[in-house]
Amino acid sequence: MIGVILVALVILYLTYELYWKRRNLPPGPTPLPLFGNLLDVMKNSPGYEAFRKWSKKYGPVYTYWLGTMPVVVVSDYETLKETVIKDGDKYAGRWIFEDFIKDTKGGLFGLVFSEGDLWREQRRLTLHTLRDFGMGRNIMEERVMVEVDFLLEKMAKQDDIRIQAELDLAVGSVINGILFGYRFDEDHEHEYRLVKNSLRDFVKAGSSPLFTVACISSLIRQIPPFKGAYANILAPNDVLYNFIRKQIAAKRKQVDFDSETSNDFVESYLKEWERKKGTPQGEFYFERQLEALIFDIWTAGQDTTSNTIAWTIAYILHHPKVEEKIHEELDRVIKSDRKITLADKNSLPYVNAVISESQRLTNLLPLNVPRRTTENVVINGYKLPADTLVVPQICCVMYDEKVFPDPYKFDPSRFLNLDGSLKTYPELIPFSIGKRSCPGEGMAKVELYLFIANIFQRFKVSAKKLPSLEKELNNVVIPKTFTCQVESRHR
Ligand code: HEM
Repeated sequence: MIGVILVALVILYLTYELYWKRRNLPPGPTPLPLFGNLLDVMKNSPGYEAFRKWSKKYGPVYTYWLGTMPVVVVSDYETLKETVIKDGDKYAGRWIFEDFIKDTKGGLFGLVFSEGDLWREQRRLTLHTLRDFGMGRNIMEERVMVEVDFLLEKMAKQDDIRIQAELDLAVGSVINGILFGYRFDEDHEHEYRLVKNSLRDFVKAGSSPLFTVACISSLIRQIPPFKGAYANILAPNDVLYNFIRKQIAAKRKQVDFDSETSNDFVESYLKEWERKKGTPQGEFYFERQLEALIFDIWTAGQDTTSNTIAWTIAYILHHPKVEEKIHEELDRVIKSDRKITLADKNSLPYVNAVISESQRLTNLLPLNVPRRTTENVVINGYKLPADTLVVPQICCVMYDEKVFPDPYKFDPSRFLNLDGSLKTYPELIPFSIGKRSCPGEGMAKVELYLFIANIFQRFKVSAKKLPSLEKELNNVVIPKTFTCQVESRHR
């Protein structure tokens, strides 16, 4: 009797797992209990090939399981255009591990994981503030150039440069300057180490599949090893929030609310908060929201940008001919040893092509952040209800061999027209597309261009040992540590 009941239970369980829970979703790979398809992604680290293999098997739209959560993957540009671009608002919700966001942010606050009117208002303010830093007196360019200068001086003095550590510090200083108005100089470097180490631990803990599974259920979270995986992220989170709270408190004491201009993001935010008091949007301005917003800008802006610059240098080191061509263009167009500025950007198509190709090949987020449908939608004939998770799988678009033949090859000439001008592709979407695309795109592009152009304007860069190009599965792909050497090009 017990045997019959057991067999019936197994049949029931398998029917549920293999058929019932998947019956209304686009077909896709069979998920394992608890882990879904995460192990397949890990086996194909950093994940691109798992998604590309499934796209070939199931077409551009299919379902994969992030632990026990189904996510509908959209993996080609045409379908993304018809969905997240054309019907942007319907795809503007966010996938949320609600307990985790509440445990770390105090509520569904910030920008990355907030939704609805709060998200709309805070995103508007963020875009507006970051854009204003680029207008008139170009504060964004000024801040980046200060860090470019410090970096170049440091590089000139070292024999073996651990370039990633230097880039991390430079990019961290740009963000801190934009947010709080000061850079990590010698007096503040200890703060940077604290933030950077906590960020590293936070990202490492967040990249573990055990953590993903732990987020899904409060019950599972009580059981080792899921319990430990979840706890690992809370300590660095606290350190980061303590740093942010201290900065906001200090800023609050200095703000001149009568002055029209603001020197940094927090000052701008505090003034907007004052202006919005008593208006319907006023409810979206509060302390925990400001803290969470700063946290999101810090965490989303640091590793993304510094690692993209590091990958670009790594690819160039592997392709000395590319470096020669960069130097040839800089010598022909700039004709001197002066610093490169944003005003030169349109005159340097080859430098721009190298950056575009590096962003494409770096393909920084093998698993993009899923969105939530806010209404019923139809994707390629599949009717999906509101609250379905959908991910624009940008890594498949940027490795689509129909658009970018031989997609794993580093070839900046793809981004050049026959007349040598810069060629653009709508499929180059490292910052994603639609309503949830990256609000830091403008800032990141200024950094990528000014750091890369000025490093190669000043130096010939080489490496005694070429960097490894192996990528590990992480929130973003990070190159293994490498060192390089530089030689001044101008005496
Ligand atoms: C090379 C650098 C960067 C890359 C490749 C990048 C890429 C991305 C991607 C792919 C997303 C997810 C979009 C989606 O939902 O489909 C995103 C979101 C986001 N990024 Fe970036 N990013 C970069 C730099 C930055 C910087 C410098 C900042 C800070 C100013 C930033 C802030 C954010 C925020 C706040 C979000 C969440 C937006 C929302 O949910 O509304 N990112 N980024």
